[in-house]
Amino acid sequence: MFPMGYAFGKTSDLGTTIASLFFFYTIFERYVPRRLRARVEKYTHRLLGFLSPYIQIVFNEYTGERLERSRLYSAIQSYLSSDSSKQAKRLQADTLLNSKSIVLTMDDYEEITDSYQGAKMWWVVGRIVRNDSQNNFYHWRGDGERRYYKLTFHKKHRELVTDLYLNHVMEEGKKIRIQNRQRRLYTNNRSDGASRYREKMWSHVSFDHPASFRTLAMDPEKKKEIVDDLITFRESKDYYQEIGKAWKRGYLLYGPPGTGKSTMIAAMANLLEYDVYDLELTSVKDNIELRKLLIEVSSKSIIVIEDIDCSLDLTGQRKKKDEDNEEEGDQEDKNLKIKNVRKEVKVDKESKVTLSGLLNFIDGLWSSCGGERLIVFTTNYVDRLDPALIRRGRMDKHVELSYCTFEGFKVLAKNYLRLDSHKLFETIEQLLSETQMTPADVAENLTPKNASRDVEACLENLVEALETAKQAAKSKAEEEKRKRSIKVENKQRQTSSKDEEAKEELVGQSSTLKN
Ligand SMILES: Nc1ncnc2c1ncn2[C@@H]1O[C@H](COP(=O)(O)OP(=O)(O)OP(=O)(O)O)[C@@H](O)[C@H]1O
Ligand SMILES: [Mg+2]
Repeated sequence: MFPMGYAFGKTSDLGTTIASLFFFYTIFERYVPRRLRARVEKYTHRLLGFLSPYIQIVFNEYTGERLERSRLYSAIQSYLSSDSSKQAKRLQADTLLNSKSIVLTMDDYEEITDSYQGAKMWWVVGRIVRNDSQNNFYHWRGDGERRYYKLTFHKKHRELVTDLYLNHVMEEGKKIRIQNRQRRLYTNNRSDGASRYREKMWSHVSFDHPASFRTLAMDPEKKKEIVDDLITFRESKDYYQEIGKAWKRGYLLYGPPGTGKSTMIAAMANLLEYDVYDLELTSVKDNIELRKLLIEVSSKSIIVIEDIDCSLDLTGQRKKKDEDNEEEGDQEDKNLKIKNVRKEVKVDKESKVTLSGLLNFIDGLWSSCGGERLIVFTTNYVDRLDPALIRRGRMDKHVELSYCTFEGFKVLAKNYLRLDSHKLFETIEQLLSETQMTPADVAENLTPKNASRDVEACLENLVEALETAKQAAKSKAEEEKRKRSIKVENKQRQTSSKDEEAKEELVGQSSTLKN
């Protein structure tokens, strides 16, 4: 056989020796059983270890007494994934736990190189085969194998590796993992009072809301300011550390229903690549439970409390306002009040979360466990909130989302109809300046109602809806004016009749005195 002959020393030519080694290696890899292969490898490495100036570190996939998957191993896997796909010849394709995309990792015994501050590192992934059928863990995994990464580097780089390189791998790996992970939308479970063992505080689903700041209809300058603020926050780990403040930021989004508050939260989560924790305060039993929920929130997340004015009993302040509104008889307010009252009943009966409990939740000591969090409140009525709750430092940024402007309309026209300009735009601009319509209503009117997606028909729809809204607002204003003048007239009549009565009484008293 050709290579065997060369290998047994018939010639000392270097090329043929390499060919022979390659041949043996192929035989070794293909025909030697895995277990034996691993053993040979082990002893060869041990022998070489005595002679070599290189240091090796092994990172096992499962660690600790409970054999949990090592975070460091996962971080290395993510860190090496991009180099693996470029350098390794044998790769494994997989979707890692909670990952939204395919991750390529190097196959067993593949080697790739990395360089850090001029130092060269070698990474190999290996596998230990166990025939431990008694061991429940391996039995459960069903493969009886444990993987590990082995890092090799020259001993002169020992300090560089232990002090800097490993941290760098961990940080970068985490970043890549976060970029690739499937983000989640959490909601808190209703407490049934009993604290069951391993009761889950939060349930989750995958978060893939398509909202983005690009498609959000609002004033472009305001939009840019918010995007800049969010990005600055995300990049400011060191800054928060320096000034000694917990790495979190509060946002208060307020405005009428349908102006994009919830949509903006989804856009924020997509921009920052954070998870969303939608906290339903009415399902939280008391302040202690609120604290427990907070502890379970991971970093890189947005904690949302929607309709904060309805979720918490802010005592007399709101009740007084409700009474005021009753007098005004505003239909929109009445609708909102129904929403509030429904929640209030629940809160009064079930939840004992107090304002001070919520304030502690936002910026008490507990809130500093785990950084990089946004807390977002939404409300339709900003003036109903206790000033303590929304003061700067707690709610750092107050954002008003309001009725649709022409700038907002242009964003919606682009999103819904792929339209930058049209002859009806001028009319729409005029009408939007004369009446109030929420972006939700504008969007609904721009949505094509049939398969032909007739742009002209959609814009005409909107013009008609705006004109109807303008007319309705005019009639409402006239009706209110009429009601007010009737009220004034009634008051004047009551006063004048009281004056008459008083006059008559005076006349009566003076005539009695004369007599
Ligand atoms: N500013 C906006 N830009 C783009 N779309 C919007 C905007 N505002 C509302 N919409 C559209 O209207 C729908 C309702 O908006 P959203 O739920 O964000 O309103 P909201 O302000 O949270 O209302 P509520 O106070 O009732 O909770 C969204 O699905 C979105 O399609
Ligand atoms: Mg909403």
